[in-house]
Amino acid sequence: MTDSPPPIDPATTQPDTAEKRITEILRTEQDGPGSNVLSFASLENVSVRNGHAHISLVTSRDDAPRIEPLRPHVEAAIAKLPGMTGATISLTAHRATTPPPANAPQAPAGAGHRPFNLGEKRGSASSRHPAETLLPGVKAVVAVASGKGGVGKSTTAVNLATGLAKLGLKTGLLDADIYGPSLPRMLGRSTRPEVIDGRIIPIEAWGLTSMSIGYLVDENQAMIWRGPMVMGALTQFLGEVDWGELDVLVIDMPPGTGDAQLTLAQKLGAKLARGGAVIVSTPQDIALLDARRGVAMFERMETPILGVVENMSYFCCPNCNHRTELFGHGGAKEEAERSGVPFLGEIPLLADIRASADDGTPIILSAPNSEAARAYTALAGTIAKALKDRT
Ligand SMILES: Nc1ncnc2c1ncn2[C@@H]1O[C@H](COP(=O)(O)OP(=O)(O)OP(=O)(O)O)[C@@H](O)[C@H]1O
Repeated sequence: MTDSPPPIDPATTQPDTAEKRITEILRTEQDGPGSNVLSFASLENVSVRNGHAHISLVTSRDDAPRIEPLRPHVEAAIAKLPGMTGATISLTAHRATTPPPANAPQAPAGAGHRPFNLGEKRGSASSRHPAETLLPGVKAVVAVASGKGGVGKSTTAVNLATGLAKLGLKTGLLDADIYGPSLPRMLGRSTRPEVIDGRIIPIEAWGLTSMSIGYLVDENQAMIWRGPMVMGALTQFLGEVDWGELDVLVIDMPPGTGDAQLTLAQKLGAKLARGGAVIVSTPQDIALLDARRGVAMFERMETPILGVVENMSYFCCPNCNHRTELFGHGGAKEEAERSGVPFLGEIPLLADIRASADDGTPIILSAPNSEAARAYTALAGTIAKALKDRT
């Protein structure tokens, strides 16, 4: 056996510190060369609760027996980490890595169908899917982004995508907001995607094909994922989902302007060049400042900016029609002008927009004659025109 990894400081029960050390142990050779757990399995999840680590590994049926003898050593090594009391490793075995013998009985009809699990293939998702092979049937990508969370990016992405589909464009919607997946709720779907012949089948909803991490893991699980796991999941969504032929894939980007956003923009460079970025902001100064960062990031990546949308722009009282500008008004338009990018319009703050999202039907469909639906329809029309001009 090799030595345990170096001790960690007393703040060991912090999930990310402990998780890092646990991952190091999984990578450590246990019984001679080639005996580290992660050479036989991919890591699906690590969580630490009250000092006990729960580790989920995904492996093949062939490799599972190789992990079994290593499991007690690894669990014991993890339990020795300061602040830890024990560890449980659960293994999920999915598919044989070797082809069945020629005389093996035929698989029953439908055996190619099975539920999808993240990280089930060997090797990193990025190495399996170089950027130029991603989204082969997709003509253009529209990234809906915001400098900060909570400004209504997902609501805008869902209604924009539905609006584009209503206009007759074959449209997909990808929820890349790994830490806060809201698509299943907003589309009213919770089905687990299936894999058919190695391709992940997206979930149909409201005339769209859609994919979200929320269809696969519960929200709290994704919250503790580290950067590489997030990028691995996103790359699987771009490289292994059977999006088919799409005029446009709308991507609900993670909020902010960090590594995940940059990497996505890099990977999707060519498809984004035929679409572009829509930046969502509220009229508040702080949101506008972040929106400016968003514009700057996409400009650095040479992604075309389709424009800026002002969400929660004004509140229109449903009883007396009085218009109140709760967060100020017009800031996003000024910001767009200052940055030299188009202003795409204002979406009012309306309780019905939230209620519709919570009910799982985009308001553009549930109340097509509402002020909100008109605003989203106008937005979809502007984007459809921009896409037509680009392709
Ligand atoms: N124009 C609007 N009027 C009323 N409620 C809205 C409006 N836009 C969004 N909301 C509500 O605000 C909340 C946040 O919206 P949403 O999830 O779309 O934001 P987000 O920017 O994607 O957030 P996050 O980055 O945290 O995922 C939701 O409850 C949504 O229903």
